[in-house]
Amino acid sequence: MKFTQTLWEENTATYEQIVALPFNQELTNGTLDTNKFKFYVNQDAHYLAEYGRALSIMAAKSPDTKLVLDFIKFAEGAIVTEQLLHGSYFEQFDFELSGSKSPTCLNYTNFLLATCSLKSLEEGMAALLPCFWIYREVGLHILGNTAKDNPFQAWIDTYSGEEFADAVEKAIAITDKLAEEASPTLRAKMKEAFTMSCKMEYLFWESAYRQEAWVI
Ligand SMILES: Cc1ncc(C[n+]2csc(CCO)c2C)c(N)n1
Repeated sequence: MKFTQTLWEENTATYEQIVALPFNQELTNGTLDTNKFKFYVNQDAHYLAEYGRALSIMAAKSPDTKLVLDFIKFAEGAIVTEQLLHGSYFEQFDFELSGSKSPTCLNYTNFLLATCSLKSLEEGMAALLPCFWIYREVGLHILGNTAKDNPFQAWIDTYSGEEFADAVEKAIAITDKLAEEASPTLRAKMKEAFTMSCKMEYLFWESAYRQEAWVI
């Protein structure tokens, strides 16, 4: 069995809990409170900027130019493509990027930046993978169950589309290749990083639903 298949199977319970979250249920049937969606988009814009930085660190650390290019393209995707999507929401729902990161957004982005900077390339890749993989699965799940005239259709189309699926496959393939050449100890660390990011993905949606604020 492929290493990434094991990663996914060990975290399916988290994925299932993500799909079952009220945020995603209401995104699917189009009833999500627009203030909750705006909160999410705003935090996600903060998230993407840091995610792009984390990918750029991975590019700089990559041992060969092919991998450098792969990470540069991912970083471009995170910054350019995803910000286009957010830009369209700022327009559709008439709001602007504002405020600072929520506690959960800060926690997740710092985890990614610290892992990609201070740990191995393998652990960095494993930490970055749930972002791709979970979004594809959630996107496809929502597409299969969505209501007609859903106001969040652009979001659904982005993450259930073919272009995105190709990027996800590439990220999975890179992870498997790195795992093949890694020691059992390093593979165990990759699993730990993947599991942590899966949990952070859950918390990101959960915290958007309750529009998480700083208690102090
Ligand atoms: C919290 C959060 N997690 C994952 C994604 C999805 N995503 C963000 S960047 C990127 C890679 C290149 O496009 C992907 C798949 C998101 N938007 N927000």
